[in-house]
Amino acid sequence: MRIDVFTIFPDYLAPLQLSLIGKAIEDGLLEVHVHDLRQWTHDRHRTVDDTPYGGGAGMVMKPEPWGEALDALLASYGPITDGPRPVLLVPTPSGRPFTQAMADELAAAPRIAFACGRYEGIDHRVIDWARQYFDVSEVSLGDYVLNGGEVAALAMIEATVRLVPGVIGNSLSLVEESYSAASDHLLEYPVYTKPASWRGFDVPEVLLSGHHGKVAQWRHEQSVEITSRRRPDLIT
Ligand SMILES: COc1cc(COC(=O)c2cn[nH]c2)cc(-c2cccnc2)c1
Repeated sequence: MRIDVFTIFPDYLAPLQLSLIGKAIEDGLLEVHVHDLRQWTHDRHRTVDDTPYGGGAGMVMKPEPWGEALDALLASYGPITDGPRPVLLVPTPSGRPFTQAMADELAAAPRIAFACGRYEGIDHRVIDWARQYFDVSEVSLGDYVLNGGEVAALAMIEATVRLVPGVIGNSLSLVEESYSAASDHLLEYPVYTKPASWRGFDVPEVLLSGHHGKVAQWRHEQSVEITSRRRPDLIT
C-alpha cells in the first residue's frame, strides 16, 4: 500500500516511521510519502492561507497550492485509467465518522492520500474540483476540533494499515477486536496476565480454569455488559 499525506507540518507524520508501521515500510509492505504543501507555493512567504470570504475569525487555506499539489498527486498515478478513482481523505470535524468498517475498506485500497487542513479549513472549491478526479471523503475522527488534520490522519492511517496482511504479526489478534464483525461489534472484554494475584486483586477464576468454553462464555458476557453500559448505540 502507498500512502501520500499533504500537510504544512510534515514532521507531524514522523511517528509513522516508528514501530510496526516503520517495520512494514522496511519490509516493503507500505510506502509513506509525506509532502509539504508549501512546495506548491510560489511567493516569497510561501503563503498557504488567506482571510475568509464572508468575514469571520481565522484564516482559510488557499485553493491554488492544493490544486497544484493534487495535480502532482494525480500525475503520480500515471495515465487516468477507467478503474476506481484514487482515494483522497480529508480529515475534518464536519466529516462522516471514521469507523472500523471504513478502515476495513481502506485496507484493501492500493493507494490512499490524505489532505491535512489547518486554520479554519480548506477553500471548499478544492473539494469540489477534486471530486472530478478523486474519490473524495471528508472524514471525522470524532466530535471535537483539532488544530489540523495531521493527528486525525495518523490515527486513520494506523487503524487502516494494521489491517493490511503482514503488517501485524499475529493476525489472530485482529479477529476478536472491538468493533469488528467477528466480535459482533461489541467492545472488548477485560484482559489479564501474570501474576494471578497483584496488590490484593485476583484474576477472575474462570480464566485460570483452562476451560475454553467457559472462558469464551465469560468473555462474551463481559463484552455485552461493557457495551450495553458504555455504548448502548452499538447494541443492535
Ligand atoms: C479540513 O478542514 C478542517 C480540518 C480540521 C482538522 O481536523 C479536525 O479538527 C478533526 C478531524 N476529525 N475530527 C476533528 C479542523 C478544521 C476546523 C474547523 C472549524 C474550526 N477550526 C478548525 C477544519
